[in-house]
This record gives sequence, structure tokens and C-alpha cells, in this order.
Amino acid sequence: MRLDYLTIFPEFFDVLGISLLGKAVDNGIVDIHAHDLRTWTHDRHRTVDDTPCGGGAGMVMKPDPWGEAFDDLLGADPDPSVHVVIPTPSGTPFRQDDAAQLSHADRIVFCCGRYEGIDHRVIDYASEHWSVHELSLGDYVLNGGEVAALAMTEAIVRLVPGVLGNPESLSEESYSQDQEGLLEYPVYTRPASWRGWDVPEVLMSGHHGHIAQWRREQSRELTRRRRPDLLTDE
Ligand SMILES: N#Cc1c(-c2ccc3cc[nH]c3c2)n[nH]c1N
Repeated sequence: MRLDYLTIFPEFFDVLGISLLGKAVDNGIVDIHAHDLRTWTHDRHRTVDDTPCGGGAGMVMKPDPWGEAFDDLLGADPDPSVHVVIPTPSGTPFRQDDAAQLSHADRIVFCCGRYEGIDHRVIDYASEHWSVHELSLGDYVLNGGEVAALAMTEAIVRLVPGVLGNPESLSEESYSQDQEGLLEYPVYTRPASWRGWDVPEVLMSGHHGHIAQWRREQSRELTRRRRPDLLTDE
């Protein structure tokens, strides 16, 4: 899987060389390239923004640098197997299903906007050529797309075979279909008693059936309290 990031802050993505993702890069499972969008400017000030048509506050990212970056990175031939991800507060919510689908992609290009956003014709042009995903990390406002691209990257790449040491742990996580899409149950480790708090007895019983039942009940109760929207049968 090749991942490209178009951004005016490429240093944001230096962090991808650390930990699990770093190992995936070292193992050749993923190939990561961060690009400074100003590479594709030609004026003395390396300008990437301009005033919004129709007025309004702030600045909008000019289309030309994006178009020239696309030309260099992707060429002009349409290829639906290339996924262009545009983090935006107006996008559809990024969810585990999106991460699962994108984890099968051979190529993903993240377009990280700043200012008031990217000239919409960039999205229109990209949509004619590649598979475009306008996705939002959540219902809050960030200053740009980089942090969202990092979060989406981790959610996607950890699902790629060979990246996680223990793929079995994927099936026991919140939102995984093996857990009926419920929130993950509380987890514990040693010591059995810590500052007056004990590990639930059932987890010390060694009775796998009882433990599995307790965990299912905990997941459903936690989901009922915190995320009733995830419960499909109530
Ligand atoms: N994804 C996402 C975002 C953003 C976001 C994304 C891109 C830009 C470009 C300028 N401002 C941005 C905010 N804010 N909140 C989210 N959940």
C-alpha cells in the first residue's frame, strides 16, 4: 500500500515513521510519501491561497497547486483503484467500515487542506479521475486536515495484514463486527487487588464460558449507556 500526503506541513507526517506504522514501512508493507504542496507553486512567495469568491472571512486554497500535484503524482488517466481522501468537517463521518474498506486499497492520496478549505473544483476534478472520499474525523473543528489524516491512517493501516503482531486482537475491539459493533468491555491485568480495587472475580475464575458471558454483558451495558445509537436491536 502506497500512502501519499499533500500538505503545506509535510513534517506532520514524520510521526508515521514511529512504532507499528514505522515497522510496517520498514517491512515494506506500506510506502509513505509526504509532499509539500508549495512544491507546485511558481511565485516568489510560494502562494497556495487566495481570497474567497463571493466574499467572506479567511482564505481558500488555490486549485492550481493541487492540479499540478495530481498531474505529477497520479497522471491524468482515470483510475478508480486510486483513493483520494479529503479530510473535511463537511465530510461523511469516518467510521470503522471506512477504515476496513480503505485497508484494501493499493494507493491512497490524502489531501490535507488548510485555511477555509480547498477550492471545490479540486474535488470535482479528482472525482472525475479517482475514487474520492470526503470524510470527517468528528463533530468538532480542527485547523486543517493533517491531524485527521494521521488518525485515519492509523485506523486504516493497522487493519492491513502483517501490520499488527496479533491480528486476533482486532476481533475483540470496539466497533469490530465480531463484537456486534459494540463498545469493548473493561480490561484488567495483575495485580488482583490495586489500591482497594479488585479485578472482577469472574475474570479470575478460569471459566471461559462465564468470562465470555460477562464480557458480552459489559459490552452491551457500556454501549447502552454511552452509545445507544450503536444498538441495532433496541
Ligand atoms: N476531517 C476533518 C475535520 C476538520 C478539518 C479538516 C480540514 C480542514 C481544512 C481547514 N480546516 C479544516 C478542518 N475539522 N474537523 C474535522 N473533523
